[in-house]
Amino acid sequence: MAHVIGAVAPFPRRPAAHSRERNAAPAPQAGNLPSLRGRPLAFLASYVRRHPAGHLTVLLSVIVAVTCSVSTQYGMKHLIDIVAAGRDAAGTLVWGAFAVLCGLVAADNLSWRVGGYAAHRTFVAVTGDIRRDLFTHLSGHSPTYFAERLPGALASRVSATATAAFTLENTTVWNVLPPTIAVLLSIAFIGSVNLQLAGSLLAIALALGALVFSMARKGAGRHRDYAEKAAAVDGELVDIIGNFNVVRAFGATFREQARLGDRMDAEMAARRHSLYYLEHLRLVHAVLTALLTAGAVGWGIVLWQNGQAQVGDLVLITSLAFNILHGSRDLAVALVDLTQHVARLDEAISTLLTPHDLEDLPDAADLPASRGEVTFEQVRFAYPNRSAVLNDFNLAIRPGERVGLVGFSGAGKSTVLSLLQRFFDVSGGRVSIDGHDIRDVTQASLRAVMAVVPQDISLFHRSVLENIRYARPDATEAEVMAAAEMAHCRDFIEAMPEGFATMVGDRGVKLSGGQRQRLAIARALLKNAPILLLDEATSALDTESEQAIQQALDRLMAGRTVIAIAHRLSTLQSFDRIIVMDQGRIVDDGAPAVLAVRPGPYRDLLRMQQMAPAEVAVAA
Ligand SMILES: Nc1ncnc2c1ncn2[C@@H]1O[C@H](COP(=O)(O)OP(=O)(O)OP(=O)(O)O)[C@@H](O)[C@H]1O
Repeated sequence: MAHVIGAVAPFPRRPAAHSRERNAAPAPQAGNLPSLRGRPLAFLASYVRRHPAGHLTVLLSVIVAVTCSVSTQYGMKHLIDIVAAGRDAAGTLVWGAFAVLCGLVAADNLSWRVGGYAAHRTFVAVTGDIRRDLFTHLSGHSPTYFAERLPGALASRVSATATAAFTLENTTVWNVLPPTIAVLLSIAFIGSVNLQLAGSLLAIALALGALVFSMARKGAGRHRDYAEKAAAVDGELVDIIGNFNVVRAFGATFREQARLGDRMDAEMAARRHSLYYLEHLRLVHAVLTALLTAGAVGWGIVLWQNGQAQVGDLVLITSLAFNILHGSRDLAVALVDLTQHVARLDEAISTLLTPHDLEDLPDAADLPASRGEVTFEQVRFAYPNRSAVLNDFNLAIRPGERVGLVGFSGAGKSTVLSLLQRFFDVSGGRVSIDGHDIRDVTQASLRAVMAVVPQDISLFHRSVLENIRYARPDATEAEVMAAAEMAHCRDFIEAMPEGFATMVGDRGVKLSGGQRQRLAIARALLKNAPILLLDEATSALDTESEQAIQQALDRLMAGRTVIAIAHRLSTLQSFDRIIVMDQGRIVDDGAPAVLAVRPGPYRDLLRMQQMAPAEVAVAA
């Protein structure tokens, strides 16, 4: 076992763990995300600015492509005018006009492709940035934030934000910009024939745009409502799938189908409302643009009849009028789609970008290598919208002391551990480690001095090796094996089909409760932190493995400050001190052997567990 102890070295611990975490801290760009909450376009613009060259290339390519495309019609008019002048007059000019036309067609097609490649590269990079930043921001939220929201709904909003941004960029570049430029250029070319006609068309097109835009804005509420309902359905789905065992155990499959069916009906109704509104908008626009085009062509014919326009001019006006009709119809469709995606983006970021409850102070320093002294002074704490859990709570734990926290359910034991890890901020008093208020140090350095073996062991759907190594990603395989051996899990791991490479299933479902707990102990061993928090660490173990685990825990606890919550008092017999809590207060405090024989809450608890005080005293 010597190599084992050597592999999981006692103090001083390596500072690498929290410096690594610090490296993974929010990127500077992600830092100001909450200020963009409720401003979807500013949010998107901040990502556009991160890739200026890519976006500029796309923009220029589209402008060149559309200009060439519209100019093709002018080139056509030019060719017709030359041809119409007769063979003699045209001479070699006709080939010049032909060359210009071919050049325009080639430039038009080539520019689209350049824009296409640049857009794929740039827009995909934006979606990556968005997902990364949102995840970074999400990971800084407090447990309260997650307690109030469904994980599936959050995950779906991260994807929805990236998808909405991707669609917005694509729609803008391929569906908004080209028709806008085409309409404006078409009007400009018509201006070369008749300024009055061009001016009227411009005024009508602008009025039309304003009308469509204001109508589109009015529909934003419907699109947002749909986005909210879609995220809620995703959240419910993940919640139900994650709890399928419970659903089956309670024969609730039909109930859940009906419940989800209701939510989906509501979502579909919201989606229909959102889409119908878009269709109304398109209808209004279609009627108006048809009238506009007919008016422009009619005007062209009148000009030709009056001898104010040539045949080529009439061809130009007619083809440009259709350009305007199609262009502004495409523009309207794209604009109304845009409003839908902007609403989705807005909904998603307003949930995800709420400011963090718990931020490091700007001048927060790293907690120095800890001796493991823990102090709660006059601590007051209440969960949001709940009455106080702790009131003037005082507790001083010396470095290396082993303290057992016991008491009835709901007494506040887990809350004490949560406050020490700064999952919540105290509302009064202070919690300190080695005299440092934990609010003054970085959260990464604070969590680096603690190893936790929780009651509900969370494992990732990854291999056993990766799950144990999670505590210290730079640990060698030998160190992981050694920790596994110390936690008495090597035998069962090696008996599994793929040994340490075995996947543990969603949240570790392929393992027994005791096996999960032993893996968590191995993880804590590997972390090798000076403060150890045990929350019912032996609750799921059978009697046989309990002995072995007790030995492993004893090794794990050696030289560390330990705070352990336990319902079975027998597991705390070797501890230095027992704290009995009741309704957020300490009602008994002392060595187990002393408390066991002294009349008081601890002895009462012992009796309730039918354990003779003498037995405890002897064991201690
Ligand atoms: N996230 C939370 N939000 C709101 N209230 C909470 C939350 N967590 C715990 N509580 C409440 O705080 C009180 C103390 O809970 P806590 O989990 O600290 O007790 P405990 O002594 O650890 O109980 P147990 O032994 O059953 O785990 C309880 O009334 C509980 O309902």
